[in-house]
Amino acid sequence: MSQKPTYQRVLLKASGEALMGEQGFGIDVAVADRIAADIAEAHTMGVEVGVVVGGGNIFRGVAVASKGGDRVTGDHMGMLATVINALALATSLRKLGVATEVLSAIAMPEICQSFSQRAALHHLEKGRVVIFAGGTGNPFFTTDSAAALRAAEMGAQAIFKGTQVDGIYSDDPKTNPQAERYETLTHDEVLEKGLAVMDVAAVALARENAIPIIVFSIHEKGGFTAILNGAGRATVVNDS
Ligand SMILES: Nc1ncnc2c1ncn2[C@@H]1O[C@H](COP(=O)(O)OP(=O)(O)O)[C@@H](O)[C@H]1O
Ligand SMILES: O=c1ccn([C@@H]2O[C@H](COP(=O)(O)OP(=O)(O)O)[C@@H](O)[C@H]2O)c(=O)[nH]1
Repeated sequence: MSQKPTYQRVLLKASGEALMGEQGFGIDVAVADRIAADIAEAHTMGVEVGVVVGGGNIFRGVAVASKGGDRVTGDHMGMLATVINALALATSLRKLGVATEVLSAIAMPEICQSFSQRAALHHLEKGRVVIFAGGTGNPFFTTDSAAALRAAEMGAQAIFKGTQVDGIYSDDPKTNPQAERYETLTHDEVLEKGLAVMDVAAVALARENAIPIIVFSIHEKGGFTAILNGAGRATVVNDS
């Protein structure tokens, strides 16, 4: 695999739900180890990788709101869930010998460093994988928006959205088996067609900063590196 990767610096969004594997809740360590192995392979290829992890396997703020609770508190719980996932993924990466730093949008100095753009760039330049925890640090946002935000801050050449499905479809493929898969789309097309694979704020921020979004299945072993090598199965959202 001596081929030069397509991108030198990327942001991987790893779905929280993916981390729970078949369990229905929490973290399946074997799944975290597998995702970490894919990140380690990209790292070995010389690609600088920042990772945003979701929290949906543990908590979503809307779940509190839907039961009459306070949305902001629910979102705080969701953001803390992403920190738990970030620590799990960092543990899996360190087991593989990959230097990894967790940077949190919410200060918790006893546990990990706080996020700053300078710290993130420093760790990337030192050859470390950086895991961005705590989402954006604000309620009413999602980790998809955090992914677009951190990608812009770290000067990432692409956002890799590793999710439950292998690309963007004309409709949700989980509920509509007739949905057709796209190979490529523009950011505007994703927004105009209301394709709900990623939230509107995240797509708009990526569009504004001319960052391509690559949607692929996080369950496909080696899928991430295959795309980095110019192959693999994904939908590419790009304007040029
Ligand atoms: N047009 C679409 N194309 C692909 N997936 C879609 C589409 N509309 C809705 N989805 C759903 O969006 C999900 C990914 O979004 P989300 O729930 O935010 O996942 P994640 O936890 O990966 O962030 C997919 O698992 C898929 O079921
Ligand atoms: O910037 C952020 C990111 C996340 N969250 C909360 O954290 C939860 C988990 O994140 P997300 O749903 O994006 O995780 P994923 O779908 O990727 O598992 C969300 O539901 C929100 O409640 C938030 O309030 N602000």
